[in-house]
Amino acid sequence: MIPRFYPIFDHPDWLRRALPLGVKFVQLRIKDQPQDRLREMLAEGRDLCRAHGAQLVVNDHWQLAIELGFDWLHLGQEDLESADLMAIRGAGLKLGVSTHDEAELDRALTVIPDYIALGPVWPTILKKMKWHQQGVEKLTEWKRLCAGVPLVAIGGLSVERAPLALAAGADCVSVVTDITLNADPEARIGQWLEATA
Ligand SMILES: Cc1ncc(COP(=O)(O)OP(=O)(O)O)c(N)n1
Ligand SMILES: Cc1ncsc1CCOP(=O)(O)O
Ligand SMILES: [Mg+2]
Repeated sequence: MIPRFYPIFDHPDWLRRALPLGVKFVQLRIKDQPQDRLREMLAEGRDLCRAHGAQLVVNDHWQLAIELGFDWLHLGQEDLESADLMAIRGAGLKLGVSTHDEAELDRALTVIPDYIALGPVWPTILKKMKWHQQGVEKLTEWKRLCAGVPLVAIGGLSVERAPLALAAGADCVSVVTDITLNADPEARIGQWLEATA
């Protein structure tokens, strides 16, 4: 089973702030960086997480996840098109997969994922998506359809909404802007840890 709190950050500097507070499962979601810089940032994140006994999930960059000896990778449906699943599994990586509808869920289940993410549960301001909001009830349906695979709720999550998502069936709640845009991210992370303890 994965921890119930799963923040996502775009820079290892965020890990320096979050890990000492007790975050144990975290994603680096880095877009638009040259390959060399990306490698450096991921390696830095890997070392920070190791030092704190936390698990770091690499978003998208499966070749670097293999090269840098990571344990966890997250792929979306489009990422799955080009990823080499044999190489990923051969390297011992655990894999989380995004889903938005039943066809995507069926496809995700065929790769025997280590978690399934459903989103956006609530509207998100992080990125433009063709799904506006899934609604919390869909987590209950997904939990049943996931047949034992841990379910991650993502999209528009906040400290206040996290208990609703967990009560509806999510095993884990994932979040970006409720923390990164907060005036006091450290205090907000503390509230998240309390809400998901
Ligand atoms: C936990 C989690 N859930 C969903 C996503 C989104 O992945 P994807 O659909 O590939 O979109 P990008 O994040 O790559 O823009 C995620 N990263 N993490
Ligand atoms: C990456 C991603 N995938 C589905 S929703 C989402 C964004 C989550 O960000 P926020 O927690 O700020 O809504
Ligand atoms: Mg992706």
